[in-house]
Amino acid sequence: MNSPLKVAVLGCGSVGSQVVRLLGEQADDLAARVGAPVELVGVAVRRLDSPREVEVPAGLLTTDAAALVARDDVDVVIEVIGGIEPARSLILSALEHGASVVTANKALLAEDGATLFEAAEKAGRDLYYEAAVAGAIPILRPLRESLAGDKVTRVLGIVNGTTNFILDKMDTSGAGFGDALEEAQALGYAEADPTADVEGFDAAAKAAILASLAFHSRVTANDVHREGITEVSAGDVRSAREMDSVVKLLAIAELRTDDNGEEAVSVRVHPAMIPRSHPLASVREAYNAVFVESEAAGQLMFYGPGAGGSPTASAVLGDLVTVARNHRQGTRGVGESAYADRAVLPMGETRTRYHVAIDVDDKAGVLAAVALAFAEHGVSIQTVRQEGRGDDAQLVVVSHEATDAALAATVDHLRDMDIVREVTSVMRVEGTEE
Ligand SMILES: NC(=O)C1=CN([C@@H]2O[C@H](COP(=O)(O)OP(=O)(O)OC[C@H]3O[C@@H](n4cnc5c(N)ncnc54)[C@H](OP(=O)(O)O)[C@@H]3O)[C@@H](O)[C@H]2O)C=CC1
Ligand SMILES: N[C@@H](CC=O)C(=O)O
Repeated sequence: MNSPLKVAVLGCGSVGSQVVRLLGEQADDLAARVGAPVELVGVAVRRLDSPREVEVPAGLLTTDAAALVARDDVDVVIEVIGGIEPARSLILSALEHGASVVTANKALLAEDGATLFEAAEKAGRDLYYEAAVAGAIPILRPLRESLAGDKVTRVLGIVNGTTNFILDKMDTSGAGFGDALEEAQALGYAEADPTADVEGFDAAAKAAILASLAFHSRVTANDVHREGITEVSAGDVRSAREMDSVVKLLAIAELRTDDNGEEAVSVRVHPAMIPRSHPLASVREAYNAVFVESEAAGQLMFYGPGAGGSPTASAVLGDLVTVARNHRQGTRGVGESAYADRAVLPMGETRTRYHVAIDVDDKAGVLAAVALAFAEHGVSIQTVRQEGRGDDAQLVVVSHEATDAALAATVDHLRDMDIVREVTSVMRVEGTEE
């Protein structure tokens, strides 16, 4: 047998604990696949006395992550701490000291991936990160490798398990936002700071990574239009149900043409109503699904567990085996594409349909006045219905496709109208226009 491949794990929380467990339980299989035993040589944590879901072999726990990654004998470092620092410095140090790196850290990759990729290139080492997007679902490797000969035009999906879990509970069991979030946290789906999930930062980071690989462009988290689910009310979920739809937090990345006829990229994350007949509507709990549309292949769908320690550890170990094989053979895997210089389109130019709920005075001519306001901004109405009477009168409008800028102007206009008491909900609508 070849000499052992030495692995250090940074972080032993939801994901790290499952990585450590699987490294122990699957040691024989991993050795057979890699062609050498995989030896865990250290596990860095913040506090030695934090409760753990796994028993870490004696003597391996340390709070000195910097010393662990600087060891000359470590071949692969698995970073599952999360966040920007110290994760970035630790990864850079690991590469400088000759280790390859596997990480699940989408926040860091989407903020400063370029620095990490350049460091890996300079060091001649691998940097793999399949677990950073959509948990266990193999999606980054298909984009980077399998579809490298095709032209991807659109990526659309549910890429955050926590928010999908919350929206699903609100829809199916009428659970409140707070209770559903607590359950998602207890199940290990949420980020250390769940604001990252519910405000859409996590999905935006994943959207940036997907867009970068799909369009061979450099897209960062800052380029992504982001809206989370904190503004989604029980009323919105009910409204969606009445339209035989559900509310989902979607990540959408598109290759478009700008005003100068140049290819440009549009990337956004926001809640949207989708018809129950749409395949994404049946994505329940913390599952994720990603549609990829490309010129030659057509439409592909990737589906599976999008969060949680064990599913994510599966993706981490998949990368570990690849990196370990490369290491043994003295080669590197596929690096990042040469980047095309594509502009990122502003959200105002994005075209979608909208669902708008408006509390109005219940008097003659209201409907015509509201319809006129939409028309003045070039937003054409697909359906409109009145709900309630008297003080409860509400108009529910679904528009045809319009630009975000036109819709924003329409909503401002509505808010200025005397007959409008309140615009209670504005939500995008995705899926087939009927
Ligand atoms: N949870 C999930 O479903 C998924 C998570 N990810 C990503 O995986 C990564 C880890 O997530 P998750 O396991 O949920 O996070 P947790 O918060 O559960 O675990 C973080 C771990 O990092 C350790 N840690 C924190 N700061 C330091 C530090 N300065 N030095 C050393 N160790 C430190 C903590 O130590 P201690 O235990 O002592 O507190 C803990 O063990 C993140 O990048 C996340 O985005 C990706 C896909 C899915
Ligand atoms: N917090 C994330 C974890 C996986 O990436 C999520 O809920 O999807």
